[in-house]
Amino acid sequence: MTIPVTILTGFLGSGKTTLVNRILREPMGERVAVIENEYGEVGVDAEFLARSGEETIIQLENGCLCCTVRGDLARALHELATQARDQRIEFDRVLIETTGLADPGPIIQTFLAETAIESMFHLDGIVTVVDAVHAQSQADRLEFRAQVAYADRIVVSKLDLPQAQDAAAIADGLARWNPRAPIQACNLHEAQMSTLCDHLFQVRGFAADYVPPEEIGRALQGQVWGALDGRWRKVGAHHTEEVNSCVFTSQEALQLDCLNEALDKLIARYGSRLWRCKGILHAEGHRARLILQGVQGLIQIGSGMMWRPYEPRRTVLVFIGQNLEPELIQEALLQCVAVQPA
Ligand SMILES: Nc1nc2c(ncn2[C@@H]2O[C@H](COP(=O)(O)OP(=O)(O)OP(=O)(O)O)[C@@H](O)[C@H]2O)c(=O)[nH]1
Repeated sequence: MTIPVTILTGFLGSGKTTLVNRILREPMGERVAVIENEYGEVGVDAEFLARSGEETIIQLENGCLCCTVRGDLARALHELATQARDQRIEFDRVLIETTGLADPGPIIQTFLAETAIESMFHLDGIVTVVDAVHAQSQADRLEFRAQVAYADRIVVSKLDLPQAQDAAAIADGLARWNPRAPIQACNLHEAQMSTLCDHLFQVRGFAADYVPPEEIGRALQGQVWGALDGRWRKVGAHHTEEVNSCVFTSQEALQLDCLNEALDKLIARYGSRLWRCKGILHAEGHRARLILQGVQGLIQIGSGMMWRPYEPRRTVLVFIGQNLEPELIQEALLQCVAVQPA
């Protein structure tokens, strides 16, 4: 059994530390180890392991997780695992708090690419905290959009403050960059922890065997996406030049070889601009759904649950990134729709 890891991201001052402190104080039955990455503060040796009461906190040296200290992250996780194996510490989950300017992409890649990590930990989900007061002004920043785009779950903080924007308007705005992540808006100082933890944990955002199709379905049926009547949707009204997202859907089976080739070409074309792709595949010759998980240049296709007899088989793929070309992606994937016998 591997240990779940949650990556906590969010713009400067959004409320990440407030949330971590609440989780540590009211852990809801899970013992949580925290890896902190404070940029610009006095660095603490990466090997240093501080314990305070029941908590396990590792601070990574000065530097941003997404660029300079990725190796340290792997080492910190390894250190945690070793100490757990030697029964020096006990924990059920690891929470990694990134700096407010971190791009979650490379951090997620560290997980997916490092086999040493994979044998001990699995990525449960990316949680992004968004500040209800400053979301609008921060939305110009690429870091903010990337943090929103990668999220499996979003927490909107500071809803109690008089300057906070309306929760529905914030949700509408965030859907530009992420149509799939469920959102919970609250006052982080007072939110009920059981509700919050239900929202944040056991996300299975990167599970190879299961992606709840309802999750994507809900996004598709929401305001932004309209009805599921076509194969392809771009977030029309909210489209921005820089960060965009789009969804490909098909009732007909796709040919897997063709799809692999198409994805290779898309990766070659967009590289690290293709931040996240995720979805379920109805593939020719497969009786189970396939699950596609991608972060930047890494894409994995794994086996999912069997299609139930009454369940309409379909492909739903979400792509999120910078300056993607929806028509081109659509065209590439449409080529992979298996030809029906006459
Ligand atoms: N009223 C109110 N204040 C909040 C809420 N969430 C966070 N704050 C306050 O916002 C300020 C920043 O919160 P932090 O938790 O330090 O934010 P952070 O994301 O860790 O900040 P950085 O480490 O700089 O990126 C603190 O003064 C918190 O008390 C909330 O829901 N309501």
